[in-house]
Amino acid sequence: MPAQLLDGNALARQIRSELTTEVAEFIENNGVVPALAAVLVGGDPASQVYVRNKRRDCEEVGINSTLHRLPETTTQDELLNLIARLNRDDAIHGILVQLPLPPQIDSRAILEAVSPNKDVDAFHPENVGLVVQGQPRFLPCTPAAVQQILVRNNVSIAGQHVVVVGRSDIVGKPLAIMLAQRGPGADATVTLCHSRTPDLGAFTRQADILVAAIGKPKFITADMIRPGATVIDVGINRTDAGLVGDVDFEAILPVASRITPVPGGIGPLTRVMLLVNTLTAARQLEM
Ligand SMILES: Nc1nc(=O)c2c([nH]1)NC[C@@H]1CN(c3ccc(C(=O)N[C@@H](CCC(=O)O)C(=O)O)cc3)C=[N+]21
Ligand SMILES: [Mg+2]
Repeated sequence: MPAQLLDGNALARQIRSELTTEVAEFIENNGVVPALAAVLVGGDPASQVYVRNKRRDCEEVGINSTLHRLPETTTQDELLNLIARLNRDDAIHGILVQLPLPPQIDSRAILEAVSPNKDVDAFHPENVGLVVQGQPRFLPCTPAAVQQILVRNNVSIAGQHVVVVGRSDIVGKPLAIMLAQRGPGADATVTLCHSRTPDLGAFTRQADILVAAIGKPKFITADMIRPGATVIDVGINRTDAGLVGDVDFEAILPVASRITPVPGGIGPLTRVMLLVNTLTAARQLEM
């Protein structure tokens, strides 16, 4: 039997419909519409697509979204000024500064300038620290998407061996910490592998749940999968053949028990987590 598809589009649709109700209730109780400000510097085509989809998602659930487009030549001070204005704006609950930023801008300084209370990406050091301590204000969107696709498909996590490949600050590192945390949707035994891990396959073949977050098309091959494993593909690689994940989907399909597709897997759910965090931010700021 081929692996079961873990359908991120369907789950994203379901969670958006739950959020539509919650947002309407929030508006009724508070007389305020949750609002997300996205900041896009320069014209990276992938970022344009992402921001466009995100705005459509906001509209669907009743969240206000504003887009601040700045030229590729924007200076660090200009961007810091915009962030300071958005931090002070009581009508804005969430702020997202789309990455990557142009080279003249120090990304770290920008992420630290976003008010931690409006930091719906959970990139600010205070929010990273709270996640590590198991007291999250916001969960980082892609790691939260991975956790939710497992939980909502009744894939057991507690006591399972999760092998995460990729140690980025945005995905691999926080995900490893979240799944090793005490409590529901977690309690996993986690191995965090990366580009300097020797004999990667020896680790991945031990995984009950394998998460690929490397950023290299079809990097994870069928021989690296334990038969019956659950495979979560976080990769979004734009190739001549279209969008391709970090796993060799076709070859792994007959080996795994469950697998996420690309597109239609973790990507749309990542966007939903941004909506969840924006509503959380609005609740925390308005109550
Ligand atoms: N501050 C910041 N926060 C981010 O969360 C962030 C970012 N910067 N910079 C770029 C990356 C990338 N990212 C994606 C999210 C969803 C899809 C997504 O929805 N993908 C669709 C396909 C979309 C398409 O067709 O291009 C899918 O997988 O089905 C893709 C990429 C968020 N990122
Ligand atoms: Mg990503």
